[in-house]
Amino acid sequence: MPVPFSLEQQVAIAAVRRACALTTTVFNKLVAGETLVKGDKSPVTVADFSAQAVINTILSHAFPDDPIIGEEDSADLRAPTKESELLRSRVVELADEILVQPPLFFPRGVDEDEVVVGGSGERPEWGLGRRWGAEALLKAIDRGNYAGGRLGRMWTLDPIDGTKGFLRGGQYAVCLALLVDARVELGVIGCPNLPQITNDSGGDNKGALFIAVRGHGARQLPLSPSALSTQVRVNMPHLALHDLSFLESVEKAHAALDTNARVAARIGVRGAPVRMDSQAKYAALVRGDGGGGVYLRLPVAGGGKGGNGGYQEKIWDHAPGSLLVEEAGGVISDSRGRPLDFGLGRTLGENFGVVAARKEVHAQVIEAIQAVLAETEGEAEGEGTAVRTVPNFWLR
Ligand SMILES: Nc1ncnc2c1ncn2[C@@H]1O[C@H](COP(=O)(O)O)[C@@H](O)[C@H]1OP(=O)(O)O
Ligand SMILES: [Mg+2]
Ligand SMILES: [Mg+2]
Ligand SMILES: [Mg+2]
Repeated sequence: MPVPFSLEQQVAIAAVRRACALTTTVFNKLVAGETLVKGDKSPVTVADFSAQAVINTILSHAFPDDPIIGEEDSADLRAPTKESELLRSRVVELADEILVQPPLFFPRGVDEDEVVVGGSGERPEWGLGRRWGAEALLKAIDRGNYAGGRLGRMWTLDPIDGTKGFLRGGQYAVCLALLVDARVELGVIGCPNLPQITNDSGGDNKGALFIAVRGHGARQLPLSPSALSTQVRVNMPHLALHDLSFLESVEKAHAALDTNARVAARIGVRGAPVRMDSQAKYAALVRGDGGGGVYLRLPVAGGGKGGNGGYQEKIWDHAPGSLLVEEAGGVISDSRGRPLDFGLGRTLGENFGVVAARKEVHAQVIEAIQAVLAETEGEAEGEGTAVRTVPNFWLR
């Protein structure tokens, strides 16, 4: 059976690989280098903008009619200040340095499932092999301004997901997905710091790329392109409840980690949680890394409906990861078991968290979440104090 979206796959892989080469360079030069003053967030800003410029340039040449929902926009690069000018020139230099590299060509073969393997098969008409300069690159960044919606074909991009992880030298991911009528059809996640082999410490093995095509499975390939980069199929392992661990955020502000612990205890999960930044969590989940069999992300308290200080999850933070989970044999939903809705615009709306796991485990986790939240609410009322975690509208 021919694999759908095969050109889109080639373009997305090439774009994510080039962006990852860029973010790795920025990390080595600016974060690990001597130039960084503690607390300085500028490297991630530079990398965010330039990675979005690279990917959007490639997408808009390969698919000029496709809108893009990207995290960043160029406003900060256009301000008439010295600081903005400096930022702009660094972004332009970095993006052009990556785009000017000639298109790579590796002979392509097909694997046993007739999936294209090996080369990235890049083409010059994707905007490669030349420099674009400031105006074109800022325009490319702003191609990411699309509002999203229920109908049509569109891409969604997080040029660096897990900015905190990037700065710590931990996990981060370059994430790209293609949506058609609000359904994720293709997802590509580049993880420059994730070992290709589970539980390996890294070294030469660092840098994994994940790709999922609806109806055609999930695959992993090395992040660095080479003629030998064959894709391997990824299937979520079956793990017994007591053998698994929850995968969760490092940042306390991003997810209610205390609630996670109560949910884990309730269903008999004994393993300590595995904490990791970014959608690398989805990659770890589908491989069963570290016993991780459940990705749980519950909004923290506060901020009214939906909690999380009013924070709404963004579609680029879950679109490719969600397809990866589904194609690797898992289930993903919000904490009430409802499907994530990618057709609401740039956010997932009031989606009440994210739960991903194998089917049997998933159902148990959803049940446990509801029970823990009901319990928490009861305690809060009993104490006569403010509700500590998420209030009862979750249970409706
Ligand atoms: N208050 C928040 N609650 C939940 N997620 C957030 C919040 N603020 C930022 N994020 C986004 O959450 C994701 C990281 O989650 P995690 O901590 O699980 O890795 C990132 O996409 C991050 O944005 P960004 O892409 O800018 O880093
Ligand atoms: Mg993100
Ligand atoms: Mg980001
Ligand atoms: Mg951000």
